[in-house]
Amino acid sequence: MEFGMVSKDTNWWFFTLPAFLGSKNLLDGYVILSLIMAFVSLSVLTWAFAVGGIAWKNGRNRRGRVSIPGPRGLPVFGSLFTLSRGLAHRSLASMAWRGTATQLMAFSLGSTPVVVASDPHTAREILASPHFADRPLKQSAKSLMFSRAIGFAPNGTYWRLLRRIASSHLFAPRRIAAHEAGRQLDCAVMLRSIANDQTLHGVVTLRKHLQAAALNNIMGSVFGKRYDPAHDSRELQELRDMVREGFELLGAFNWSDYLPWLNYLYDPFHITERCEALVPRVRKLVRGIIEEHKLGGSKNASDNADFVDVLLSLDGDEKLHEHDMVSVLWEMIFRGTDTTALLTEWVMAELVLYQEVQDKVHRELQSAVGNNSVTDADVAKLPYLQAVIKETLRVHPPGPLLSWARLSTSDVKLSNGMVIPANTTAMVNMWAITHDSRVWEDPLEFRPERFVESAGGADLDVRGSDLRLAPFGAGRRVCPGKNLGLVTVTHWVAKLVHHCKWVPDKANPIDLSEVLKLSCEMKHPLSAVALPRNVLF
Ligand code: HEM
Repeated sequence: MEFGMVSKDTNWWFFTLPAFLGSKNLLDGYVILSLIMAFVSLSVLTWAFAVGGIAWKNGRNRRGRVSIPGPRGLPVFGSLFTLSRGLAHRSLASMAWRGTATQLMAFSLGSTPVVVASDPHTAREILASPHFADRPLKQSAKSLMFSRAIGFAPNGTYWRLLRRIASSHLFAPRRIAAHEAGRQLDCAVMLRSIANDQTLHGVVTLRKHLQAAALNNIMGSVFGKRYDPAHDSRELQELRDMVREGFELLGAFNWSDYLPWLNYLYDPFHITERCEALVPRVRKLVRGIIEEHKLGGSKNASDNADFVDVLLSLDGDEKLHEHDMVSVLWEMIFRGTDTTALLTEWVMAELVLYQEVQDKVHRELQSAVGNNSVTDADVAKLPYLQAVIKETLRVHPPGPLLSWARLSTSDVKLSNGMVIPANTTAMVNMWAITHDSRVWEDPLEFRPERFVESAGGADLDVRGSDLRLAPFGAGRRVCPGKNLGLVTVTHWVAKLVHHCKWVPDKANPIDLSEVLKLSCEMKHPLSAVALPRNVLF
């Protein structure tokens, strides 16, 4: 078949001759057609010889002792159609398993060469390598100012400074502990609005309550500002709209990230325009809050200070320009709201589905705190609840793939003999690893018991040291918010189960279908009946 293509290809120049000869007798249309055919023929020829697709031409996948296998995809587009729709983590997992390319698979997204690791060993080598400490920058991330925030800033002095500031002032364990009162407050407000919903409608759609609590929680610790829907409805609505728009823009699959020429012809989601419209709104809101802090004059870096105060109190080399502060603060709101809310929704969906697991969590809570209010200190002593959170992270990792790609800054040789060339986008398919029967026994079963002491899984740390389950990534660019995220989600689940028995809503049975946006969420929001238990707030 390849021979057929080659012989067809050798004729392409014939059609372009009139253009080069400058014939006046032939129609312009014919010239254009000839050029198109020449382009198509060249692309087909290049593609036909490139394992991994067009972006892997010239033997890029064969630089090591062992070559990197992978699908060709389509000429010009590579595997863009496979990844642009549906559940990319599942499609890539099937491709890797089918093509025995679990260790590493090469493919093309238009002109971008990509590798994906679907086994823990290769994943560790990539994530831990200093040559993978950069991230590819999407057009929307750049337009939305994220190139000056932690997640997309290139590896270097500025990025290290931001990580240092964030880990000592926002994510340090003593700071997380100091903000417990705020978490308790947000949770109490959430429980009350859930109780109201239940009384009014007989069922609760949990997502909106979780999103509101997550937004207030992050606004509290980052901006020192909590919103009361009754009084601050306009600013709160504006903030919600901005976060939603930002999620859509950053999560949208933008074809011109991979086919740059398309930018001039086709922008179906109007990404550029929408980013341009959003940025001034973000600047206005965040700058307004920074000004309020400056006027308030309370610039200190104590543990219970908010992050704006901390940033304003920095001096010398650590001092950030105001536009960088806006980017950093905007990113925190952005990252902190989505992930915690959607992970809690997945946990609660599994608990409604598996009533026996929910009962076990409740019994554990009762024996630890009785009818008293649950604190962070209590939560840390609940091994079965921790196991439920780990099992949910395994079955539904919130960032299964795309939100945390890395970029190689030089050729990287792996221990299996493969070489990943410089400027390759690298992904780790955490979903494939956590659903691989060679890594996990009965991977499709939701079984928290695998993480309890008697099963030997209690010590598995999900924060990046064991790549069999690393939903927060690993290495230098591991999620800095992992402790805050885990404390918040565990606290919420404990309170939700302690206060209510959650049973299925018969009109809307639980559906665990996924939708992959910026994170992987439940396609159909969880709806359940929350039967109150008698406990203290
Ligand atoms: C359930 C909660 C969360 C999950 C599952 C999660 C997951 C992730 C993942 C997978 C990465 C990429 C890591 C890598 O490349 O190795 C990441 C990065 C990041 N996350 Fe989280 N995250 C969560 C909560 C948070 C929270 C609460 C914040 C902040 C308020 C946050 C801030 C960040 C930032 C700033 C980065 C970029 C780090 C860098 O590039 O240096 N995350 N997160």
